Amino acid sequence: MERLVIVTGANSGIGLALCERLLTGDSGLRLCLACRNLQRAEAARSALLTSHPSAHVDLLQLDVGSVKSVLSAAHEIKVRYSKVDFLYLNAGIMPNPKVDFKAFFRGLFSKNVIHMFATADGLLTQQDHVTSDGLQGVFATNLFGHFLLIRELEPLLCQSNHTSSVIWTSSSNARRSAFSLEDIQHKEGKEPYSSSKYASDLLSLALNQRMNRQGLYSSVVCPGMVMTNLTYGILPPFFWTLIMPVMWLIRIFTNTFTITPYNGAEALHWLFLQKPQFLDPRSKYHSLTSGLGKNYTQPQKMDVDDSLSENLYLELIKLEKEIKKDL
Ligand SMILES: NC(=O)C1=CN([C@@H]2O[C@H](COP(=O)(O)OP(=O)(O)OC[C@H]3O[C@@H](n4cnc5c(N)ncnc54)[C@H](OP(=O)(O)O)[C@@H]3O)[C@@H](O)[C@H]2O)C=CC1
Ligand SMILES: CC(C)=CCC[C@@H](C)[C@H]1CC[C@H]2C3=C(CC[C@]12C)[C@@]1(C)CCC(=O)[C@@H](C)[C@@H]1CC3
Repeated sequence: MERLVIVTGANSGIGLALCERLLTGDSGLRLCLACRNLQRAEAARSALLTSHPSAHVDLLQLDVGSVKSVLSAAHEIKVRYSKVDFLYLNAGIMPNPKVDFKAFFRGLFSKNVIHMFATADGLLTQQDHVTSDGLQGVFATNLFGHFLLIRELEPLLCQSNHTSSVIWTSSSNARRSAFSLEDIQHKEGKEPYSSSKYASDLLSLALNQRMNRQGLYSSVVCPGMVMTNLTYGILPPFFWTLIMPVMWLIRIFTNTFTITPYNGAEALHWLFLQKPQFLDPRSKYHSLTSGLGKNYTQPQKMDVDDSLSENLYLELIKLEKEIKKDL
């Protein structure tokens, strides 16, 4: 039977590269590109059909940062399809990023230089915004919209004699110290991206604890440092052009510089090929590329614990109730 794969944020970067790779590897699947901008989604679909003319590629309008849009997209999915096999929660933003160059140069001459290039720990801050639902934008987009989507799609994800996978595009920039249970939306701090990605790691664990019995499995991925619209937004384009040779050089020292969206999608694609029951719910699956350009996937234990993840889940349920009451 045809397998249904939904990818959020599928019109560019890692999401689009994943779609290409999925279609190349498996002609018997149906892809659903869930994107906020239908024009960009149509362009992505055309590109995919150019390389895979007989592929089944559907479009769905979904702005994960808007509660109304998530609810109506979930309704549309339930009308169109009878089950969901893979749900890639990939859409993400890092608005108004600022690089702390002082910290960068300090890091450059310290023993933590590789770690700094792999995670950008302490290098990046962002200025967040508030959505029309009254939520912090990064939290709403990177985490809460996706959480709501899973909740709404439970009947299609959890079916008897069927396993489904939800796969979060997290990041090695996820950091426990950027997250607080008292401020899950990160209203107070300046690292909403780190916080939202750490929250997705926690939520994935909670989903596994609660939903595995019903056939739903959740995994988290870090695509590495990939040149996409997101990274091009961090520094001016001319800077990236200038330092591109340096980026390839850095790859010799750290396999986390995957650089191309194709390489970045490695772990997302690898997970598609695995039996979800055999995956480790406490590991993040990293896309890695060696100095010679060889792609591979490696699990790394996450800094997560059961009680924090369960408490986050309960906070999200509480917020879901509040938000739905006001609709
Ligand atoms: N690039 C990197 O180095 C890394 C990226 N990641 C993560 O990878 C994921 C993909 O990002 P990447 O490919 O790099 O960057 P891109 O900006 O190319 O892709 C992001 C995708 O998310 C979509 N998107 C953003 N906001 C929304 C929204 N509200 N509703 C629906 N779709 C939305 C974008 O759509 P639109 O085109 O309309 O803006 C776009 O399709 C993100 O979650 C990011 O955090 C993680 C680690 C490293
Ligand atoms: C390469 C040179 C000479 C300078 C660039 C410095 C930074 C702009 C760069 C260093 C590490 C990078 C990085 C990311 C963005 C750009 C850097 C901070 C990410 C934060 C992008 C998004 C992610 O989720 C992370 C996994 C990336 C980690 C590394």
